[in-house]
Amino acid sequence: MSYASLRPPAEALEGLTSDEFEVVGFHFFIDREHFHTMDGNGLSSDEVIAKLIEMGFQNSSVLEAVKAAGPSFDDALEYLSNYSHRNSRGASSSSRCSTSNEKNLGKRTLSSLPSSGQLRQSSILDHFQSTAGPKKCRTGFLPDALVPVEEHKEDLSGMHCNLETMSELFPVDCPWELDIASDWEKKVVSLLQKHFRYSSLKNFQKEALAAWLAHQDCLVLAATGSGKSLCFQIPALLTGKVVVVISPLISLMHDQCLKLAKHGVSACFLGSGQPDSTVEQKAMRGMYSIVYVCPETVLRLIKPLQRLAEGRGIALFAIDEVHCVSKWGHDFRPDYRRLSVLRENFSACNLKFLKYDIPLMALTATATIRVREDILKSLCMSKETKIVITSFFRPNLRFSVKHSRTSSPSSYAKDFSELIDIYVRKRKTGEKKQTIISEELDDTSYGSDSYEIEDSYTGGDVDEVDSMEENGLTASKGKEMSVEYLENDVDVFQSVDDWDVAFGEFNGQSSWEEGDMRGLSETIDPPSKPEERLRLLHEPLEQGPTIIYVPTRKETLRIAKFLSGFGVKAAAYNASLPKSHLRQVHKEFHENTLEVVVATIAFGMGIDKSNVRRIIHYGWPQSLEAYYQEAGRAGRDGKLADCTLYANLTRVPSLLPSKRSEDQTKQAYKMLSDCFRYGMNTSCCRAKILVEYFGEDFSYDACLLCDLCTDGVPQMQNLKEEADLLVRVIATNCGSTFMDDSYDDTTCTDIKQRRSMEMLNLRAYVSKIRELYQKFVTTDLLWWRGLARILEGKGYIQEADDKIHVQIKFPEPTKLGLEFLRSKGDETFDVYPEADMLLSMNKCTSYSTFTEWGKGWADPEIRRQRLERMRQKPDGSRGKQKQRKSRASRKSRSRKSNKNNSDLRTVRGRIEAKLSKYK
Ligand SMILES: Nc1ncnc2c1ncn2[C@@H]1O[C@H](COP(=O)(O)OP(=O)(O)OP(=O)(O)O)[C@@H](O)[C@H]1O
Ligand SMILES: [Mg+2]
Repeated sequence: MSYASLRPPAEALEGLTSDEFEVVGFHFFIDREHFHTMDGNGLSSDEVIAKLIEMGFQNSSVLEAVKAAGPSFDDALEYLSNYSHRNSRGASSSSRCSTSNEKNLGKRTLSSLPSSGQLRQSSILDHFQSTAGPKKCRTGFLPDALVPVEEHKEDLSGMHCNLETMSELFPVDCPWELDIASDWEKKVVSLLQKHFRYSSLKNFQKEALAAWLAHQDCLVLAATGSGKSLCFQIPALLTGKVVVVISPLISLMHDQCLKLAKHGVSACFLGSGQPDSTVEQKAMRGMYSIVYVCPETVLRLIKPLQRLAEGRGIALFAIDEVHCVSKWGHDFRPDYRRLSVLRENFSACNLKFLKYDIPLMALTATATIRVREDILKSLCMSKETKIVITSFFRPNLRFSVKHSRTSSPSSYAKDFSELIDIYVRKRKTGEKKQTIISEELDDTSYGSDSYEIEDSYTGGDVDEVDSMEENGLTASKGKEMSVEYLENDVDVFQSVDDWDVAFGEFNGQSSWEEGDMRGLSETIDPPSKPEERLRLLHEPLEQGPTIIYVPTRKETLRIAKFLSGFGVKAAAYNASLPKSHLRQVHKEFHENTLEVVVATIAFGMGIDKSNVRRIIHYGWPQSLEAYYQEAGRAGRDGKLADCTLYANLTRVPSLLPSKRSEDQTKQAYKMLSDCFRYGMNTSCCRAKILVEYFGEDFSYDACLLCDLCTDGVPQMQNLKEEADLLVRVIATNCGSTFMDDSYDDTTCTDIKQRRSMEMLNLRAYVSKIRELYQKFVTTDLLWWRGLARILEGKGYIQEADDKIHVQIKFPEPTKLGLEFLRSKGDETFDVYPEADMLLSMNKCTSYSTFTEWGKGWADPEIRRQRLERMRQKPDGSRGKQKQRKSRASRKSRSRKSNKNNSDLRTVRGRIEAKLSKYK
């Protein structure tokens, strides 16, 4: 039995090229070779199911066939074939009956359609069907019809599917709007149930569709995982026209095409990542209902797309992840800005055959108010653009922030011990060993904070790669996977080619997630009521994979190796790794074979796997947008999931290297600064900060789940004396003019000029305070840094430098600050100490005057003053004596540091020995 016997009859294919021939009956393009290799190849039942669905069989029939005939491809096909023959007569007559009963095809009811066992009607057959009579086409709603191929053979004879005849085949003035406007919701629900097994549309999806039906442009702002894709997929199903989706990542396009194919919707993606060069021509002929393109490609295809609009018709241009348009957002992509050409080239005034402008639908989960404005402007969206906003709140996500050095095996051991326990315990029944692992990992008190990994640790890469391969996790070998192979590089989201290279060779070898098979049952409504969220507090996390996001490529490998060393099924993922490896990771992740993916941002946007239980950010993200976007991969099934940020709270984060203009650099610093403040916050619900960042009024008091909601806020402290002192020292240094009543922050330009001459950094002010006030001599810069941020937040000081700094660096007083200084009385200054202040308070460091003296030399201003003082001393000999002493003490410090290094080496040896015990 060959699959060829299930193809449409030869007459039906007359006039088609061989490529077109392939498309008929197959929603997702599969080539011949692919089929040959499948025969008797021992595919898993999931793969057999996926292949049969790709061939065009109904989900339910395929499942039944596999159940009845077993997981053999040939047997299942045989079964389906018999089934098809058994049912085709009945189906066909039922279909005919419905056609004759209804005035036109558009009125065909779902229940009257043949259901299972047959090849679904492909997109090209939709067209053929539509040519059965011009009236039928005019009333649209065709792609939903399930009509056996045989039915159409008379319609097809003599047909030549080429661009010239397209406009005749698909008259563009189809009044489908009239037909579907009346009861479109009902029709959508039946489409939803049939294709996606969802029971209803969500409110925001309805709003977006209503806007599209009214030919309006629409900006959809909805939380990650809320179901934005459906807003642009439904129009294709509803009208039979093509929907063009602009998407930034090939991996994302590819994932969506596979999903659509499984749901019986023909789709393709174009761009340099598309391995089959004929797909583009076919797409431009209208052979796919949904065409995914990257912005670069759509700009190149304007003319063919205009022809497509005239032929089959374009229902909608959807611009997914539209925040990429704005340089005020994260992931800015210059080519997204050029998408404004869509409005001009697909408007009714430029294309005479159009009655209305082809609507634009822009969608994102992470756009601040500024970014939204920029999107509307940059894309030249109409003034009547409908803005559909849902809450950005993800009530089932549990956010927390933890302090970690995040840079060495000692921190890995401390931070990932729980994760290792969870996954290893799950697999091995020997509880005893797991307990030992936890204990050993917890025993990191000796792990020096300043312990630095040396290259030699990762030197034995081949061995380590082997250990990963033993776990079946690595597709690459030897040098390719070694840490040295990679620079300590970051994945910067800039060019689509990075991603194309990484994903271009996916050939649609899909596998099904269990959730897909079970449809709705996998997804639950997230807990919106407070009492439901409170109940979650006592529930353990369900099983599911983890994604660890790290800033550098090198770190993906280090951590993946570390985890797999303990038996966790972990893999690294970054754009520079071999394609085969990335494909493997994607596949295993979706098949639930992998437990942990350690990734850069390359594994971010659009990853739609329902049961991701933990998102760990290991190191500062570059913006809250990126953070929320990546955290949004968790808990898409509506169940409880953890989003933990491990960051070094004692260090101010820096920007990762990337090509940026001056403006972009400023914006990047601003975004990083917001992210830093999110980590430092100790007093406000984390979910509230996140959603308010996107301009939403958080309607709940608190999320009830985040670390601050559950652990509580620190005790408030009255820091009046310290605040007063810091503002005073700053104001005094900045000059008497600042103390003048008439001083205005913004208008005094001469003062601003003077300011730059007098600018001292925060460190210098803290040194001054320590030098001048015995009481504060042992205080820590870390603590003052926190206070300076609080004062800045209250508007008492501001940044004097033109540059934007992540943490206020060159403070100067504001008018409000000066009023604060002048205020007398017993007013208190009650504040919650921020994370760095708490860390500093918990640290029992005593600051010797010598240390302070040494630190002071690092500050140019203090150095200048001290040298000045020394020069003024009558007897230079004491100065020389001091210099000699200081040289001696430097030597002794260097000896000490050598000793510390050797201690560290011993420590590392001990850690390695411990780790090796469990490999
Ligand atoms: N009407 C619906 N009813 C039930 N589930 C739905 C509905 N619409 C979408 N979903 C579910 O939502 C999941 C996420 O959808 P989708 O990938 O479109 O999210 P998204 O909003 O685009 O997220 P992201 O911003 O992360 O890309 C889908 O896998 C699907 O299971
Ligand atoms: Mg999406």
